[in-house]
Amino acid sequence: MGERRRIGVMGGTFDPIHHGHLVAASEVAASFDLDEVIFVPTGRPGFKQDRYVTPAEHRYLMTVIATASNPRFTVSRVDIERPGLTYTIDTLRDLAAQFSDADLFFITGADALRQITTWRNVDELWRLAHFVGVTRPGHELSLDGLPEGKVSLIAVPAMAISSTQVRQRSKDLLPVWYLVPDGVVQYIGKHGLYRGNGD
Ligand SMILES: Nc1ncnc2c1ncn2[C@@H]1O[C@H](COP(=O)(O)OP(=O)(O)OP(=O)(O)O)[C@@H](O)[C@H]1O
Ligand SMILES: O=C(O)c1ccc[n+]([C@@H]2O[C@H](COP(=O)([O-])O)[C@@H](O)[C@H]2O)c1
Repeated sequence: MGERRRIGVMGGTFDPIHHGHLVAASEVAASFDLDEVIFVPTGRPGFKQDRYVTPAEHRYLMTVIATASNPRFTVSRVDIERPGLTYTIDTLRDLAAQFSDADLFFITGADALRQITTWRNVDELWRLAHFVGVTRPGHELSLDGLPEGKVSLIAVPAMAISSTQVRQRSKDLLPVWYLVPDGVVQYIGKHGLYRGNGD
């Protein structure tokens, strides 16, 4: 039997994807010797029901555009094609079935990691993947309250970028060049995203 593949999974709303996401994925891929990183845009995130979220097809296509030039980056539609709200337990069950020859590494920023013990079926999550928490400006990265051996922490170059900031800048007609990949700037302009809806 050959060696098991090592696959990173980066889940996110990606509304829109920005260089903070891409640097985090690239750094974890290098540190953990990953063969591939799969970006998984959420369908309808159950935990962001308080705000307008751009339709999944736009978020998916921006993620494809942003990752297209990296041969190790791919994008999965599992979350956007599953009906109902998106939970990581379903993402990991689907990917574990699809990639039964691989070990999965789920990548999260420090802010998401701090919430993880509140996620649905958290005990099963630890069995399906190893978790990798990455530094994010303005958020403390800590293993407090997390089970031993299930989570690793790594420092990545600080990118003080959020999707919220990109949406707000677009709405305010400020440039978003260099915060997101060029193709994503053009996609936002072409489809008139973030001109006034939601935050
Ligand atoms: N600048 C960043 N540095 C490191 N990790 C990040 C960064 N931005 C987002 N992440 C991580 O990427 C994942 C997906 O994040 P998400 O798509 O919600 O982006 P966001 O910028 O936090 O969005 P929003 O501002 O809309 O909440 C999460 O695990 C998050 O912690
Ligand atoms: O499964 C859950 O209960 C859960 C709750 C909050 C967030 N998540 C996942 O965390 C990832 C980042 O979410 P977000 O809100 O930072 O875009 C994304 O893959 C979500 O599906 C998952």
